[in-house]
This record gives sequence, structure tokens and C-alpha cells, in this order.
Amino acid sequence: MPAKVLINGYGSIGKRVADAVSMQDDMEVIGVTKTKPDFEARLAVEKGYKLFVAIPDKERVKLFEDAGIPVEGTILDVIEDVDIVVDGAPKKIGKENLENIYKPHKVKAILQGGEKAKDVEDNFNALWSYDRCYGKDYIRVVSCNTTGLCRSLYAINSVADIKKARVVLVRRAADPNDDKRGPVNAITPNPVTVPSHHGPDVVSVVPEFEGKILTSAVIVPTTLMHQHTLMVEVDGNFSRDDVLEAINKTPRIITVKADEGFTSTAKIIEYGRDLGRLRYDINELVVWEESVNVLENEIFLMQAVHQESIVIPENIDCIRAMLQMEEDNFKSIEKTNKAMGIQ
Ligand SMILES: NC(=O)C1=CN([C@@H]2O[C@H](COP(=O)(O)OP(=O)(O)OC[C@H]3O[C@@H](n4cnc5c(N)ncnc54)[C@H](O)[C@@H]3O)[C@@H](O)[C@H]2O)C=CC1
Ligand SMILES: O=C(OP(=O)(O)O)[C@H](O)COP(=O)(O)O
Repeated sequence: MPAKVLINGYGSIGKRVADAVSMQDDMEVIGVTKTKPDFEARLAVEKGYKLFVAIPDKERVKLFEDAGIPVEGTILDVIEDVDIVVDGAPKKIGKENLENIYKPHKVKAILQGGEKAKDVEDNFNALWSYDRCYGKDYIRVVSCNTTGLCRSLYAINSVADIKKARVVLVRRAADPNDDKRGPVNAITPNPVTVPSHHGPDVVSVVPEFEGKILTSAVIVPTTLMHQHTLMVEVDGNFSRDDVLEAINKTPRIITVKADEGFTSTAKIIEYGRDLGRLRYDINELVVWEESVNVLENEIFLMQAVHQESIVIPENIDCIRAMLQMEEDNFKSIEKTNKAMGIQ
């Protein structure tokens, strides 16, 4: 029997998780929820998803009826029929949903990166913490930036022991559909305090990096991708080729060359469009080959993160781990990647 998945919060992350679940042969979307009867709600129904109202309130249901968008009921009408909920609600609402809905109804739940590590049992990345999350009930899939860092640090750690990592993150200001946010014409230290929350978020997945990773971040006026510069001090004997080989061997990382036209995040997104990827998603972490450098015992590299899609395959693997559907993380990664067309 395929695992029954409810997506609560059908926004940037939720709609992508719904489509990714539909691509797998061992899980199915039992329903998706919306708070408002907008075009996304209408499209969800047109795609064949059963739509439920996220806020269990008669007035809300009436809004959908008045707009002519058919709903099957509210979240409370479906919550006990599902094996797991993937929460895609805005940050801080995920925690409220956990306390007010998922825990009282004893339903397993995955929260997203906007929530806090302390509010869940553990923190998920398919390479690092699959085994720890196996069979657990309440897990956070860490944010897009943290997922990107976990992947490249995994590759580096496989050639040499990481002693210290320093990372500068240039964060996109908003997702392309987010017309309320900025900055439009500024560079904003965010957070202005150093270190930023990204280092502790990596440690929530990889506790052995405690005291070894420090991050700082700014936000810039772009919507396409985040960009990171990593400086990693390591122990061991290795060459630049060894580092590149490790990066190329690590699942869900691709390398690109500026020399071949990948001169910016804009060009990477154009690549996603040319590939015909759904919503031009690039689920892989993208590392610029020319940026990979080894100076004495330090490794340098630059990478780009497509914020809307990098965490989607992690959500799929997290479902498999929490529902104990596959013991081997690499088998789950391979299965997810194959179904989603990820390199
Ligand atoms: N967009 C991104 O770049 C990334 C976001 N995340 C995290 O994923 C989570 C979701 O973010 P997005 O998808 O970007 O947000 P979003 O704003 O695009 O979507 C959130 C959806 O949840 C709905 N919603 C509002 N209140 C709700 C409630 N009480 N119950 C259920 N649904 C509700 C909203 O109407 C909207 O459709 C956040 O924790 C965020 O930090 C993680 C990685 C990347
Ligand atoms: O930037 C992100 O995560 P982050 O907090 O790890 O930097 C996500 O893309 C979403 O966060 P935001 O929508 O608060 O910028």
C-alpha cells in the first residue's frame, strides 16, 4: 500500500512536495490544503488533488464554495486518514500546526526550515541524518541554505576531515512570486549579527560540526537563487582533483563551468528552463567548477542554491525514513532521484 501523505500548506514548498510525492510509486497524495480560494487552489483541484481547507472553520469553507472551488472538507476531516503530514505553512505556523493539530491527532509530521530545531525530535538531511530520523514522529527538513551546505560539506568531509568551515551566504531577497518583500535596491546584512543561524542549523543535522562552522549572511535584490562562498580548513593529504571527484560522486550536486556559459545564477536558471524542468526547478546543489581550489590545508568553493526546490527530494526521503519504508539512505536517494529526474 502506498504511504498516504497530506500536504498542509500548498505554497512554494508544499506544491512542489505534492508533485514530487505523486511521482513516487510508494507514496500518494491524499490531499492538499489551502487557506484561501485563490488560483493556486483552483489549479490544485484541476491537477486532481483533493482539496481541504487548512483552517477548520465554516466561514472559510464557505469562501471556497462561494468561489466555486470544490473542497472535500477541512483538514480535520482527513488528518486521521493519513500516514504523515508534510507541513508547508509559513515559518512559525508549522510549529503551531504541530502543537494544535499533528500531536493531538497523533499523526507523524515533517516541518520545514523556517521552524526551530528545538521544536522537533531531530533535523533531516538525506546524506547525514537519515538513520537518526528513521521511525521518528516529528522531524524538520532543514532550510534550503542549510541543505546546500550539508551536501557540499558531506562531499568535502569524504576526502578530508573538516577542522573549520567559514561560509559567506548571499541570500535571495524573495521567491519570484513574493511581491511584498525586498530589498529592491540595497544589500541587507541578515542577520546583522555574526554568526548567522545557518551554522547552528548545519550543526542540528551534523552535531560533530559543533564549534567548527561559522556563517554570515546578507540579502541581495534577486529572486533566483542563493549563493555561498565556502572556506574549509581540513586535515589530510588530497588534491583539487580529489575534491572535484568527491563533489561529482555526491548525490544531488552538479558542477558547472563559467567557461561554458554558467557565468551567474541567471544562467543556471536558464539551464533549468532549457532542460524543461517543471517550474525550472534545480533540485541539485550547483558548484562552480572553476571556484574549487585547494591552498595548503584549505578548500575554497562557490555554490548556488535554488531555494524553492533544493529541499523537495529531502522531504521525500524524510517520508521514507520516518515511515520506515527503506532502511538504506542511498537507496532512498536513488529512488527519489530517478522518479524526479534528478542528476
Ligand atoms: N521558499 C523557500 O525558499 C523555502 C522555504 N522554506 C520553508 O518552507 C516553509 C514554507 O515556505 P514557503 O513554501 O516559501 O511559503 P509560502 O508562503 O510560499 O507558502 C505557505 C503556504 O501555507 C499557507 N498557509 C498559511 N497559513 C496556514 C496554516 N495555518 N495552515 C496551513 N497552510 C497555511 C499559505 O497560504 C501558503 O499557501 C517555511 O518554513 C520556509 O521557511 C524552506 C526552504 C526554502
Ligand atoms: O532563506 C531561506 O532559509 P534560511 O533561513 O536558511 O536562509 C529560505 O529560502 C526561506 O527563508 P526566507 O523566506 O525567510 O528567506
